[in-house]
Amino acid sequence: MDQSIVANYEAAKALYAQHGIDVDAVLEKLAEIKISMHCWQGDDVRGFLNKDQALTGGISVTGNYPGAAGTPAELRADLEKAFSLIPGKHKVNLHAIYVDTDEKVELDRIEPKHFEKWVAWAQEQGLGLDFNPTCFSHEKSADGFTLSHPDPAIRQFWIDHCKASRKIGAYFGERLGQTCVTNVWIPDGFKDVPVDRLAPRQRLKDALDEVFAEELNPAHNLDAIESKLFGLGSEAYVVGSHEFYMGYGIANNKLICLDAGHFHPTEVISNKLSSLSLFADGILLHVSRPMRWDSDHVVTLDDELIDIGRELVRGDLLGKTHIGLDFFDASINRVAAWVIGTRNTIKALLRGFLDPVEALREAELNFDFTTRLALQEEFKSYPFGAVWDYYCAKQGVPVREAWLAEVKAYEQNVLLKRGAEAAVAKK
Ligand SMILES: C[C@H](O)[C@H](O)[C@@H](O)C(=O)CO
Ligand SMILES: [Mn+2]
Repeated sequence: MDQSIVANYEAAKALYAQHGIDVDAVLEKLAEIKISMHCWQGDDVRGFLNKDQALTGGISVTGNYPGAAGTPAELRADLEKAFSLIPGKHKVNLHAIYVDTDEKVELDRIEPKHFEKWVAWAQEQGLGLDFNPTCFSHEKSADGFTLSHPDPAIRQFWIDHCKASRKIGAYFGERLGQTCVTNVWIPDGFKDVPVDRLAPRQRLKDALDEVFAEELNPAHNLDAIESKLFGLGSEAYVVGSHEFYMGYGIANNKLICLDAGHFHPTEVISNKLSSLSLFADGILLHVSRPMRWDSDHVVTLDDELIDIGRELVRGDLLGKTHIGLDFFDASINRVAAWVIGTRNTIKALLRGFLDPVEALREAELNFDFTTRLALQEEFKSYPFGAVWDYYCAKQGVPVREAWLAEVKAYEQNVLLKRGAEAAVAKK
């Protein structure tokens, strides 16, 4: 390891030690935390089931940066590249549309065998897998309704899809020896003010009861449910609102998923974690960055991300919180998007661990808000970067922006050739 990295680390360690922070122990804890990196950043949420199907469900990807993955093998190669630049061992979050099979299979009939190649790859890479039913980008979701659709036949199709998805999740968990989180998000909602707000929610509740009726081994699969305030085309009303899923999740022991972009613009999920932790069995995060709306920008190390890290560490919530990412930006290199967002999420956790929490708590309990503010502000210029650099070097990944050159080389050697190869094949 570069001696200047070690020297800077030792100096930083001594400073933090003055506040009782054991930085070596912090780095050991940090290495245990898994981030679930979402596969859908790699191909603009297209998947491989119906590749020509437009993205629907009130979410949108903008940009036309070249090099999107077009096959499962390409997507896995891109994920591998990204993981080689991110410290730690993590998970991949798959959506049902990312089946890897030559069989023409419908969503309500998917089985573990359609994901076998993903499992073999995850095993080889030492990664865990998470899963999501895909209740959008499909002709049966064209009305904007799935599990709460008024037509029982359409509803049943989506119920069967979600049931099949849970079984795949349980299979992932069993095969990989790491619990899979299967997260249900549905787009159902109305563009304009509805007459009946209750009936769709009653239908959704009944449908979820059917989806979750079968008990699965919680060591293999945990169910999560994700609310949303509004989507494109569901501005007036979303069936699966926050209150709906808070109620459902607490009553039925499901993980409640908080997506950073699914609330009112001034509402932050960092302020929800402590409350939720007192009542919910577990929490799933979709770390995202809303810009004026649920725009799913790549997460930066902004105040909210740092606060999320702090809350997880200070509240000792890492044991019951599963950290997933959810952003999709097609205007920049997609591998870089993963690397930036995932490294930032880990940095935020590290920042949380490096706060002088005991001293801050004591100041607060003594109503000494002067000390609280002074310490918080001074710690902003503590040498967190030296600790981060050492962590990256120790984990065998590039230090600072050195990863960017690797992504640029991968872009030249792999990503930019994809379009050209396809064009040659067409001729
Ligand atoms: C593709 C994801 O499932 C999707 O982004 C969902 O989690 C969501 O956040 C929709 O806004
Ligand atoms: Mn989400």
